[in-house]
Amino acid sequence: MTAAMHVFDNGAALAEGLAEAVASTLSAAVAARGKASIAVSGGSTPKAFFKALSGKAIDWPKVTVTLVDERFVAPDGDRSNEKLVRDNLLIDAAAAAQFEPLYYPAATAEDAAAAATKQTAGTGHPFDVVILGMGGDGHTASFFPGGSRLAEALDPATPRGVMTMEAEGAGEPRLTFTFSSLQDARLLVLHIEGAAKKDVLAKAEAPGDEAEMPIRAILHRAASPLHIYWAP
Ligand SMILES: O=C(O)[C@H](O)[C@@H](O)[C@H](O)[C@H](O)COP(=O)(O)O
Repeated sequence: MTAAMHVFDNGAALAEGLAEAVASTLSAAVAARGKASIAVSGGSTPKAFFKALSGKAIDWPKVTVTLVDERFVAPDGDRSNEKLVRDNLLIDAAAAAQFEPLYYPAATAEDAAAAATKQTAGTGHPFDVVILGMGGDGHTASFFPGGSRLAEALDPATPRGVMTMEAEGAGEPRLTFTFSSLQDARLLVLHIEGAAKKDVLAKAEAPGDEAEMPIRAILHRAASPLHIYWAP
């Protein structure tokens, strides 16, 4: 499926443009179904978008925010995506949103993934909004090249839910929604910035194995149209 490219002059313009599109989608979901859900990625790219979205006039108490993926670290640590979201998105008007974490203080990442799957079972199916990022190695979510359970994570037959992933480039053990959980979002977005990420995208769009660049699974076989938001 051909992706729709949304190109902006700079990161600030992209943040506002993406926040507007997401706010519109979430408000439409609340109007149609009485609730809305959004799964966001961590990393360094989304901060300005989070802050732009946090001030939007949405019926936030009816919106559930969760994460596309998480590092298996406590939510007060600097590597925590939950901390990133609490500090940059769940502020201002968006402080009234519901939040469903993926990290749970379990003995193992597997136990935390099982808890996250149970706790998020009523959210999504499909998500109203999914915001994906992409690493320089072509990973998205925690679908890393060489990942311990990559084939299972990308398998369309794998049930929706949260699973563990370990990989050389991932740092801590990861908790990630499966491909099947993310790929049919009503608004499916890939948010990347900079020339280097644009080059990575071009390589990923060329024919090649998903195992080499897992973002290819989203680019080539997501059920929903993909909206790529990019600024220099
Ligand atoms: O937990 C994470 O790190 C993210 O979910 C991950 O998938 C991220 O989107 C990419 O690594 C891009 O990260 P940057 O925005 O920092 O380049």
